[in-house]
Amino acid sequence: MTTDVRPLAPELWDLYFDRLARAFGWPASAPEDRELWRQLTETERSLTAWDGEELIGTAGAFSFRMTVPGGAPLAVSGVTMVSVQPTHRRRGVLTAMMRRQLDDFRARGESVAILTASEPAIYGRFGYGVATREMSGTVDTTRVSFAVPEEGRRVRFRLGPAAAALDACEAVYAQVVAGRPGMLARQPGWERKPVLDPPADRDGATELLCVLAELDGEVRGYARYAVKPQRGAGGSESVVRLKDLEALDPAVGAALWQYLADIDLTSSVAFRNRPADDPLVHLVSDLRRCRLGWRDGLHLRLVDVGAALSARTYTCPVDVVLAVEDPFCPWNSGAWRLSGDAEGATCERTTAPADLAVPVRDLGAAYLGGPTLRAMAAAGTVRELRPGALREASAAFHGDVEPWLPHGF
Ligand SMILES: CC(=O)SCCNC(=O)CCNC(=O)[C@H](O)C(C)(C)COP(=O)(O)OP(=O)(O)OC[C@H]1O[C@@H](n2cnc3c(N)ncnc32)[C@H](O)[C@@H]1OP(=O)(O)O
Repeated sequence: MTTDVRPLAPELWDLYFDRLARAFGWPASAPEDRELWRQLTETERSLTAWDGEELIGTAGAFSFRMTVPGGAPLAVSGVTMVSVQPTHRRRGVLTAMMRRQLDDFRARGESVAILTASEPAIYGRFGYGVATREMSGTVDTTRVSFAVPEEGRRVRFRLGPAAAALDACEAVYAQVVAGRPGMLARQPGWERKPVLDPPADRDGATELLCVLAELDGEVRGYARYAVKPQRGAGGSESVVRLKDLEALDPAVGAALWQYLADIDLTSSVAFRNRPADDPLVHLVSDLRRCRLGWRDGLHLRLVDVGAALSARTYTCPVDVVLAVEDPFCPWNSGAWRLSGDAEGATCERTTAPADLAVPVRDLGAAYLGGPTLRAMAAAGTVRELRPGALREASAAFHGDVEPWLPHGF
């Protein structure tokens, strides 16, 4: 079979979205959901794959700006809406679309591509590494208390529908983005995604609520949540489903957790995506009753190794030659000399002997300062070629803030 990959014609958007939904096995989308995706789609960056007259594959990309360690927000490609029809799977259609996408990203001068995966096993072969983790958990709030600092007792709360508090939340969010690698500056329209709350998707829970946390009259944090009644549990076992929580001060964050734990007639707070270094783990009286788990978050690929590694800073001085292995994007393969520190960096081609051999996938995983090169060396994928180079590079790449993205796309 020959696969014809071409850009999405704008008038075919409904077909594109219907084929995507069918490949994912989604039930019919709520109209507001569909409209939002229509508006967010960057048609000129969306690809379609065809078998003759039949649309058999979809793959989109968003133009995001992502926080990277120490650097200015970086223009990145956000890969999305990837699907192949069940009739045409395992014949290389995805591979053809990935090939075209990465060539396009390179031509656009975007040095990094990111995605959140439906299944983590799909994207490693295309050079994506797992750069962030998402922490999930269910806190037994009948047994767990929170250590709220004194200042947190001055926090005042205001509660209402999430959509009504959007502007206040966005003002807080905008201040949080720069402090954590992996976060995306909000593009127009994206602020509506976290408050999209079609009744059909509530699964028996309340509407999405937002509690604003004010300190000295100023909104300094928020939590968006719904309450899911537990049927037949005597009326006091409902679950607080936390969607997101952001705070500009430690005391405000702690006060928000305590607020969630104290909601009457509920006995737990459940969340699916918090950073792995969430202060929660230091606030709770009993970590074992939080039932924490982790999963892969952002998958990241270096499209242009030299430009990407020059665009971030490094925790300590580093001067190493990396032998990059990248069979899918061979323009990255070969030796690169990375010199940098906390002020900036350069990464250029070199003929010098290599200090470390690194698959591009591992370089992507380490890029935001989360997983360490040392851990990957322990797994045997990164190889030290000059004694001492691993310690130097691993310490330089690693950051003191866990990279994280609070939402999918
Ligand atoms: C960013 C996002 O949008 S993530 C969303 C991804 N989409 C989905 O999960 C929707 C449902 N699934 C699908 O649409 C398809 O099965 C896809 C897109 C995952 C794969 O498409 P295909 O055209 O079948 O992939 P293709 O034939 O190019 O396979 C390439 C390789 O990936 C492997 N692969 C494909 N899908 C998977 C998977 N789900 N898990 C593990 N490996 C996979 C194939 O076995 C193949 O390996 P090989 O080269 O060693 O033989």
